Amino acid sequence: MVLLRNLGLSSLTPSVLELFAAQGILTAEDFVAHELHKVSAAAGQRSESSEFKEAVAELLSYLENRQGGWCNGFELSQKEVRYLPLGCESIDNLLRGGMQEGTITELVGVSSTGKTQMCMQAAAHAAYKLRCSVIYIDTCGAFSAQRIAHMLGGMLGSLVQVEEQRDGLTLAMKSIQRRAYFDIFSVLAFLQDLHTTLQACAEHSSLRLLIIDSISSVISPVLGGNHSQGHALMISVGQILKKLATTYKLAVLITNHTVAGDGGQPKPALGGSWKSVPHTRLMLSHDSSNDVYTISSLKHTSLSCTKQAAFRVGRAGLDSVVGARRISE
Ligand SMILES: Nc1ncnc2c1ncn2[C@@H]1O[C@H](COP(=O)(O)OP(=O)(O)OP(=O)(O)O)[C@@H](O)[C@H]1O
Repeated sequence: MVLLRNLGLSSLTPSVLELFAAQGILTAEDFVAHELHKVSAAAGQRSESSEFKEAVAELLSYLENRQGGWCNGFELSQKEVRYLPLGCESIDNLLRGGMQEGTITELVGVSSTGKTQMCMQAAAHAAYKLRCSVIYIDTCGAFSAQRIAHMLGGMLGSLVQVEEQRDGLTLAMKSIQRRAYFDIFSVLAFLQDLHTTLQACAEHSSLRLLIIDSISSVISPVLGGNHSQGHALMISVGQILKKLATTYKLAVLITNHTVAGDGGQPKPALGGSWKSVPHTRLMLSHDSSNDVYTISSLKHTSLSCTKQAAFRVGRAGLDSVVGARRISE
């Protein structure tokens, strides 16, 4: 709860604050919850009405800057939704085009279900096919430049000239910036620095994809036990990731491990507080009998939870498995 008088806005003079208080508005939350036309009508009958209007305008612009802008339904419907494909047909079809820019996509799965392979595939495809920059935060040492090079090799195969292939590979590899951080403090500090950097030069930045593999490796160790600040740190990471995604229209891809849920079934780790952070949650599994990986939606704004896609992990990246079993359309 932020008291209006503590916001430090010049237009919130004692008489204006008194006017707000008379309407039961003491905090920024009270202001947002009240119907503006009723408050303005009440203020219009007072001598300070012009002072009051100025305060309302300043307050609205303050809140807009802090909250990322107000949007009505019409404006929202006009906004173009952009997707960042992963370059694996079955997964891109499942996601209606790929990872949605401006949102956080979380891959959940037990060990060896293809989370890291999917992250590297997304990085290689974004860097080469979409010619954009990628930041890859590696918290468990799973990133492999050689593996990315193999994946790029598969994508470059269509280029006839050897020099063209070499230049394409070099350019794409240079567009993927890998950072290795093994604790939550370093990750948080890096994300905050990234926010500051983008604030200064977002329009010149070609960054479209931010990957963290894995987020749970750095959060889990600070939850519970002697770490009284662990929960707050987790929330801070979630907030900065959301801010980066929405403000700079980044596709944010993170991975999370699983814990045993009801009946021993795997469920996403990090608990209920983290659940609201990713906009999309995808569960991965692996069938070792036919070496097929399956991906299904646990949470998506416009996708049925019963849809699935299948793929195989090959030398040159992820290959679609066509005709995968679908529980229901
Ligand atoms: N070059 C490759 N060719 C074919 N399969 C590969 C290749 N590299 C890795 N794999 C397979 O991909 C599978 C998935 O590995 P991946 O590292 O993506 O799992 P993960 O879900 O990230 O696991 P963890 O949670 O333990 O990090 C592995 O079982 C491995 O057999």
